[in-house]
Amino acid sequence: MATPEVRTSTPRVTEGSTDAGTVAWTRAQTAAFLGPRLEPEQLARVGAAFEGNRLRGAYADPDPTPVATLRSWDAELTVPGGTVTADTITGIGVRSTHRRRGLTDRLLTEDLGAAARAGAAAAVLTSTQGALYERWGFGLATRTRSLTVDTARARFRDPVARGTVETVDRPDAALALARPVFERARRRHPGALERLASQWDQILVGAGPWNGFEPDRTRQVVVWRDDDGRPAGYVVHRVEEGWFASGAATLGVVDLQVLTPTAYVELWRHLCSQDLVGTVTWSSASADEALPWLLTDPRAAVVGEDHAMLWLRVLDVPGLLSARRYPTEDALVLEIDDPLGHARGTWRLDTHDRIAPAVARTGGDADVALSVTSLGAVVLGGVDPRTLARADRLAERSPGAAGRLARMLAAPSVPWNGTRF
Ligand SMILES: CC(=O)SCCNC(=O)CCNC(=O)[C@H](O)C(C)(C)COP(=O)(O)OP(=O)(O)OC[C@H]1O[C@@H](n2cnc3c(N)ncnc32)[C@H](O)[C@@H]1OP(=O)(O)O
Repeated sequence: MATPEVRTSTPRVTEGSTDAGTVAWTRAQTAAFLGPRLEPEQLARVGAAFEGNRLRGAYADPDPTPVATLRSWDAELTVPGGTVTADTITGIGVRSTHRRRGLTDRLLTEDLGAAARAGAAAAVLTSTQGALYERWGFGLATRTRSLTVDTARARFRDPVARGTVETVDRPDAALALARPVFERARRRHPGALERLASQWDQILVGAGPWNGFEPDRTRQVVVWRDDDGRPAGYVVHRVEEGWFASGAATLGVVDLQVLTPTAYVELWRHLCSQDLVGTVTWSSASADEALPWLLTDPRAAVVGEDHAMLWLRVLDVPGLLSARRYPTEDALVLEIDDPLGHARGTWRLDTHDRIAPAVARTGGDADVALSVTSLGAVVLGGVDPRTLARADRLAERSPGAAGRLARMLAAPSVPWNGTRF
């Protein structure tokens, strides 16, 4: 069998219809993920959903439908104290008849190479599987934790509600209120990503190619305004289990973003005071949610399972390390191993200038040796380098260097990306 050829395209929409190549690409990607077979009128909409994205495919000519797919786009990624451009990757899917022949390897290696040449500091993805992406240099950079609240038990330590809550029915009105809040909130969370228009559709309406553009009609958007009437937080929730059978529904939080601690308290107070609701769950909460501490009985909120969220692959060492800020003034030499070459080398990171940290290649002796995968895991401050040293994933070459690196990389808040993509 001939080796499939890798090609890249961008979606084109003419008079409301999507080009045939994008339609074929989408069919292949949906099938690889066991998604629904889309009808022609649904396929006509995918071009708009993928607007501006890069669609890579491996094609066994003359079949116009690719045997493997990968979709990527550039998004701003928050790092401690700044942002970088990240190649954001999703939709890696291989036809069931063509797996384990290196097609993902080819698509991903090409995509990472193109992103590095275009100047992206890193690549990011979320994964269906835990054992897959380390081989391409992705390290687990952010995690989420599930949160489940028994609303009958949840009493707030501060019983007095402040500000106002407002439900917003129309998705365009919800977007106009939620997006400015999110744009400010995401810059406070290392690991958070800028969102595409199609991701907002997914969050606010629950519709996209993955479900045949069928809206989730139980979704509601609630905005909290401060005493001056300014929106300072919002929550999007959906019904996960109806109230008909038990009299007590389960609400699922889809997205919750706040700009102030008060907005956080009041949105949770609202969620926990709904008639017909017995439980509120959030599977993509941050690892450091304050909710249990707000309640008279902290056990009314059960902090549950921890999930892998964002995998990060460093492409440009100076680009990424000099974009973030550091809480300590120090200098360390890092020896980075990278089979794909993008991050490989010995680098001196000097944080004595708090505003402009310096990163340069050096011939000096390394203090710490680590793979690009381990660098991806530690660079946002989500895991302590000493933990990786204990796991033999990072080597300390000068005494105490892993601890110094831990103090250098500590983040102002726990890395969190609440948006799966
Ligand atoms: C970011 C995202 O899009 S996450 C979504 C991933 N996609 C899916 O889960 C959809 C269903 N699965 C698939 O389409 C495919 O099986 C994929 C994408 C997981 C793998 O694609 P393939 O083309 O078979 O992978 P490829 O042949 O390039 O394998 C590369 C390496 O990964 C390994 N690998 C492939 N799949 C897996 C797996 N599921 N678990 C562990 N290792 C795997 C291979 O053994 C190979 O390792 P090697 O280089 O040491 O031999």
